[in-house]
Amino acid sequence: SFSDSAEPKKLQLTLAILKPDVASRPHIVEDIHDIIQENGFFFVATKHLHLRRADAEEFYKEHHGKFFHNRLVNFMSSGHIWAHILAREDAIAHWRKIMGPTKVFRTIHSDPHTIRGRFGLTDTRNVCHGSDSPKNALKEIAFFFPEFNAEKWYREDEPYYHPENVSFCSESLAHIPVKSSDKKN
Ligand SMILES: Nc1ccn([C@@H]2O[C@H](COP(=O)(O)OP(=O)(O)OP(=O)(O)O)[C@@H](O)[C@H]2O)c(=O)n1
Ligand SMILES: Nc1ncnc2c1ncn2[C@@H]1O[C@H](COP(=O)(O)OP(=O)(O)O)[C@@H](O)[C@H]1O
Ligand SMILES: [Mg+2]
Repeated sequence: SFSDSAEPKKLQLTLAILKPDVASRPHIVEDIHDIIQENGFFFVATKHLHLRRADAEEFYKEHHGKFFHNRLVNFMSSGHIWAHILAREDAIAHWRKIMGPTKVFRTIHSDPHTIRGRFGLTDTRNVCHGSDSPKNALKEIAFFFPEFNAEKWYREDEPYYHPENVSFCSESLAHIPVKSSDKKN
């Protein structure tokens, strides 16, 4: 049964962002959302938002002092973005793998079929973000989705996320699991 909470946890959560360079191009956003689904990710939650400059500073504070920091936070607060909580086995590594390496001017040669290789503009305007560790994933999810309770999600929702047991809501861009209590016998 899907509701057997004694099952080992299979899904990992990660925070994905579609940055302002692609968020302003709806057909590319659609392509990337399709790539995400084709790669077996579930959309757990989605937001379309515009970061204030101070929020972008906070989000990228680990890069404070680097030569690209100023252009990075200017860019990240220059327009709307998409933030997604994604779930999958090995979600963190797999999302970073299909994004491709950070530096677009190299990636267009080394990994041209990755998301950054296909759609990236420059090393800063490189399409997307992905958490780089489980600890940062939880931190970044909390940054964009303070109302999301990961512990509760693992307890109450994760066991229901099976391909045959979710429906995709294109309005909210989220996979909705069907719980047995919702099912009519
Ligand atoms: N001190 C610097 C400045 C720049 N670069 C590199 O130089 C390249 C081009 O930088 P730049 O021309 O500033 O990029 P832009 O075309 O302005 O695009 P963006 O601001 O989106 O990065 C990038 O690979 C960047 O990583 C670098 O290695 N060291
Ligand atoms: N050398 C660089 N030149 C310009 N922008 C950069 C450079 N390195 C990183 N950035 C920007 O800063 C973001 C954060 O950098 P980093 O965390 O190192 O990469 P990633 O996004 O792949 O985890 C990158 O996605 C990119 O937008
Ligand atoms: Mg990073």
